[in-house]
Amino acid sequence: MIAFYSLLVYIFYSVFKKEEEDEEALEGACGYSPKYGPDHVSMETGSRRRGGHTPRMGKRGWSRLNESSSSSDSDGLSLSEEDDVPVEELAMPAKTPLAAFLSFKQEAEKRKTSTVQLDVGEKVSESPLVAVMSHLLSFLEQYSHLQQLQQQAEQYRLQLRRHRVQHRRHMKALRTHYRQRLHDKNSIISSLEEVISQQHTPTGEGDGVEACGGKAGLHTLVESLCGLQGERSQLRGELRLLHTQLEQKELDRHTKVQAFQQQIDELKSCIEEREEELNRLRTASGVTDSEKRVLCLSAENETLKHSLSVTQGLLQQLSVIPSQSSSGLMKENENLRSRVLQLESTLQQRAEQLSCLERQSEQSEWRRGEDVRRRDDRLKELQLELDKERTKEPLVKYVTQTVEVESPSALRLLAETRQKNERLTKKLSNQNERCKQLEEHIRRSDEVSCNLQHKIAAYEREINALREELLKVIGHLEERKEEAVKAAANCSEENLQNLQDQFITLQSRLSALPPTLRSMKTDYASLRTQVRNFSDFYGAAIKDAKKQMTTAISEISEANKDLLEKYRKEVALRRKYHEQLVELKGNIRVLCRVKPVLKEDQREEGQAVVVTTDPHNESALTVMNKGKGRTFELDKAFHPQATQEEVFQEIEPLVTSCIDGYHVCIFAYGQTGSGKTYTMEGNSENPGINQRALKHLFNEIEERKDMWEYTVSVTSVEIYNEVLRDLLCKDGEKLDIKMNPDGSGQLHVPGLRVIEVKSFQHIKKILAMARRNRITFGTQMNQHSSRSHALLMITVQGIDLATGTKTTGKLNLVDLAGSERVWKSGAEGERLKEAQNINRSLLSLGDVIQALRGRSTHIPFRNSKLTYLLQDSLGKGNKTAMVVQVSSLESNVGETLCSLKFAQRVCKVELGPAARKIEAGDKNHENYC
Ligand SMILES: Nc1ncnc2c1ncn2[C@@H]1O[C@H](COP(=O)(O)OP(=O)(O)OP(=O)(O)O)[C@@H](O)[C@H]1O
Repeated sequence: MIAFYSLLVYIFYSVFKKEEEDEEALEGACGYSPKYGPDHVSMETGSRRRGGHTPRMGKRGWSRLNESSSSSDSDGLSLSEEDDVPVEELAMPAKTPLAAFLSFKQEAEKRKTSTVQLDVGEKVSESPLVAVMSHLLSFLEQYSHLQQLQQQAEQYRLQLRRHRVQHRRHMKALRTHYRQRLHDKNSIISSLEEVISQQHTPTGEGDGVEACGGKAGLHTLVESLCGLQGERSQLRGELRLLHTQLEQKELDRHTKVQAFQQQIDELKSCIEEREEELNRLRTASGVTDSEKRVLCLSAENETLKHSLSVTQGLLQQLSVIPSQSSSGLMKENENLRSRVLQLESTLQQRAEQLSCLERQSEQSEWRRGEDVRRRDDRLKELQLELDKERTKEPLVKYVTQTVEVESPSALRLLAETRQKNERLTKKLSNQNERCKQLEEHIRRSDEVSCNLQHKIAAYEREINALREELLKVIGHLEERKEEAVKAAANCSEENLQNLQDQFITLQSRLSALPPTLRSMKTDYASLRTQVRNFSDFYGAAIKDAKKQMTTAISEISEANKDLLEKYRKEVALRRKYHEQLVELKGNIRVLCRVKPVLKEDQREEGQAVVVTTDPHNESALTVMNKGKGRTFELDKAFHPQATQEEVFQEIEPLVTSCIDGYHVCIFAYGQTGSGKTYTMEGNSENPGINQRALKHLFNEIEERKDMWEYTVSVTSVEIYNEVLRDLLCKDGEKLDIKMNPDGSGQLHVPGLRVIEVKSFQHIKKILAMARRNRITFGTQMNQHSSRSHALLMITVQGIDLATGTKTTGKLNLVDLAGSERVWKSGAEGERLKEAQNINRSLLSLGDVIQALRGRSTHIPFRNSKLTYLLQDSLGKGNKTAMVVQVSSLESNVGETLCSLKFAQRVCKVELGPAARKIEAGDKNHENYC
C-alpha cells in the first residue's frame, strides 16, 4: 500500500514538473513571430507571467475560434507554404507519464466496475484514500484536457499571426502593383501630351504636305490619348475601389481581432476558473502528510516560479523592449537615465556646494566673530586713545600711539622724527644752556659794572667832595695867606712862625692829598676801561649768542619743514583713524540724555524718579514701570547731571567729519519739555550743541588754515504745520523744496537765505536771530514749547591749498518739535492741529528709520517736509547722531518708554560706510585722504 502511495506521489510530482517544462517549451516555441521578433514574444510571455496565469482554452472557446478561423480563410487570403504549419501537429498532446497513468487508471477503473458488477450484493466499503484518489484522478483528467486546450489556443494564435502577416504582404504587393500601373499610364499620357504639343507648334511654308499628314497623325494621337485618359480614369476608379476594399478588409480584420481578443479573454477567464478549481482540489485532496508536503512544495515552487517569471519578464522588458520597436522609449529611457545621472551629479555638486558653503559660512561666521572681537578690541583701544586725546595730550603723542599700533613704516618715520626732534631739542637745550650761561655772565658783568658804576660814582662823589674841600682849603689858605701877609706886615715874628707851621701842615696835607686823588683817578680810569672792555665783551658775547641762536633757529625751521610734512601726513592718518573710530562707533549713533528734575517739574508732590543710569555701563538705562524694570542699551546714556560739554564731546567727531567732507545730521528727539532745545541751543551760560559745533568748526578751520581754505555758509529753517519758513528772514515766506536744476541730484530750496559766516562771533548773531524768529508757545508741558522743527544747516566747503582738492561737508543740526500726547498737552484748535502735524512728521521720520533699518529699496523721504529736507544727510553713506531726550519723572514714563523704544529701533539701523563728498585736485592728495 505504502509503495503504491509513494509511486503515486512520485507520479504526481513528475507530472507537475513535466507539465511546467512542457509549458515553458511550448511558450518558447509559440512565442516566436517572424514579424514581431523574439522580443515581442518575450513581452507577451512576460505579461502572461506577470498575470500569474497560463492561458488555457476551454472547449467552447476553441469551437468559436475554429469558426472565425474558417471565416478568415474564406476571405481568399491563403497562407504561404513556409508559414503553413499543420494544426494537428501543433495540437498533438504531449506524451507524458500522466497520460500513461491515466490510461492505467482508466483500465483500473474498468476493472473495478467489472469487479463491482461481478460481486453484486456484496457490500464494498470505499476507503477515504480511494475517494481522494478518484478526486485526484478526475482532476488530472481535467487538467490534461486543459493542457490540450491551451496548446490548441497557442496554435490558433500562431495561425492568426501568420494570417495577419500574409494579409499585410498581399496588400502591399497589390498596392505596389497598382501604383506601378498608374505610373506607367501617367508616363504614357505625359509622352502623348508632349507629342501633341510638338504637333501644335507652327511649321514652315514648304511643309504643307507634312502638315496634312501630321494632322491625321494628330487626330489618331488625340484619339489614343482620349482612350488612354479613359483607361487612366478607369484605373483610378479601380484603385479607389481597391482602396475601399482594403479599408473594408482592414475594418473586418480589426473587428475579427477584437472578436478573437474577446474570445481569448473568455477563454482566459475560463482557464482561470478551472485553475482555481484545480487549486481547490489540490488543497482539498492533500490528505497524507507526504501529499500535503508535495502540495506545499509545489505551491511554493509555483510562487517561486511566478516571482522568477515576473523578475525575468521585468528583466526582459527592461533589456529587450527598447531595442525592438520602442526606440522612442529607449531614447526616452536613455534620456531619463542621462537626466537622472545629470540630476544625480547636479545633486552631488549641490551637496558639495552646500557643504562648501556651510564650511564657508562657518569660516565667515568665525571670521566675523574674530572681526567683531578685533573691532571691539580696537574700539576699546581707540576709546582709550580718544580719552587720552580728550585729556588734551599733545597731538603728536596721540598720533604716535595710533601710528605705533597701525603702521610699522610710520613707526620708523616717527622714530626718525623723534630722533631728529631729540637732536634738535638737545641742540636747543645746549643753546639754551649757553644762553643761560651768557645771561648769567651778562648778569654778573652787569652786577660788576653796576658795582663799578656805584664805586665810580662814590669815587667821583668823594673826588668832588675832596676837590671842594681842597678848594675850600686853598681858599682858606689863600685867605690865611693874605691875612698872614697882612699880619706879617703888621704882626710879630711869633705869629708868623705859627702861620708858617700851619702853612707847612696844610702843604703836607695838600701833598698828602694828590696820591689818594691820583690812586682814585687811576682806579677810576681802570674801572672805566674795565667797563668799556666788559661792554665790548658783552656785545661780542651777545652777538655770538645771537649768531648761534639764528643758526639754531634756521636749523630748527629746516627741520620744521620736514616736521610740517610729517605733520600733514599724521593729520591725514589721524583723520583716517578718526573716520575709523566714527565708523566703529557706528555711523548712526544714538545718545540718550536724561533731563534732571527741576523745581518747576515737581508741580505734583511725590513724583518718583523712574529712569536710572548705570555708573558701570555708560550705554545702559533702566526705566521702572509698574514695578518692572526695563533696560535699554544705546550707544551712550548721559546721567541727568551730564554737562553740555560732556554731551558735545560725544558729538564732536561727527562735527569734525563735516569739515572733512561728510554729510552729518544731528537731531534731538523726545517728548515736549524733555530738553531738546536746551541740548541743541542751550542758553547764554551753557551753550548747546549748535554753538559748540560751530565753535569747534572754526577752531578746526583755524588749525588747518596752512593747508586748507574753508568757506562756511549757514541757512536756518523751521517746519511749522508742514510749511517751510526761513528763520534768517523776518516774516519769512513759505518755501518749497525742489531738485537742484544743476542736475547734481541735490535738493535745493529756492529763495532760502544763505549767509556766509566768517567768524564764530558772526554765527552767534545768526543763531540769536534764528532763535528769535522760531515759533514757540506755552503748553501744559513746557512754558516755551517749540512748536516747529528747527533746522540749522551748515555747509563747509574746503580747498586743499596744495592739491586743489575740494570737499563739501554738510552739518544739519535739528531741534525737533516735541512729540506729545494730545490729551496730555491739553491742545485744542490750532494747537491741536500743530500737535497732529508734529506727530505726523515724527511718524514719517520713524518710517524712514524703519525703511533704513530694513534696508528697503524705497526710503519714504518724501512723506514729510522734514525727512525730505534731511534726505541727503539722513540716508546711506552719511553720519547721523540722535540725542533722545527723556524725562526721569514717573508721570512721563509712557512717553519715556516710547522715545526709548524708538531710539532702540534707530540703534539697529546700519547706514553703511560713510562717503566723503570730494572732488579730487590731483593724485598727490589721495595719499592724504
Ligand atoms: N539738562 C538740563 N539742565 C537744566 N535744565 C534743563 C535741562 N534740560 C532741560 N532743561 C530745562 O527744561 C525746560 C524745557 O526744556 P526745553 O525747552 O529744552 O524742552 P524741549 O524738549 O525743547 O521742549 P519742546 O519740545 O516743547 O520745545 C527749559 O527751561 C530748560 O532750560
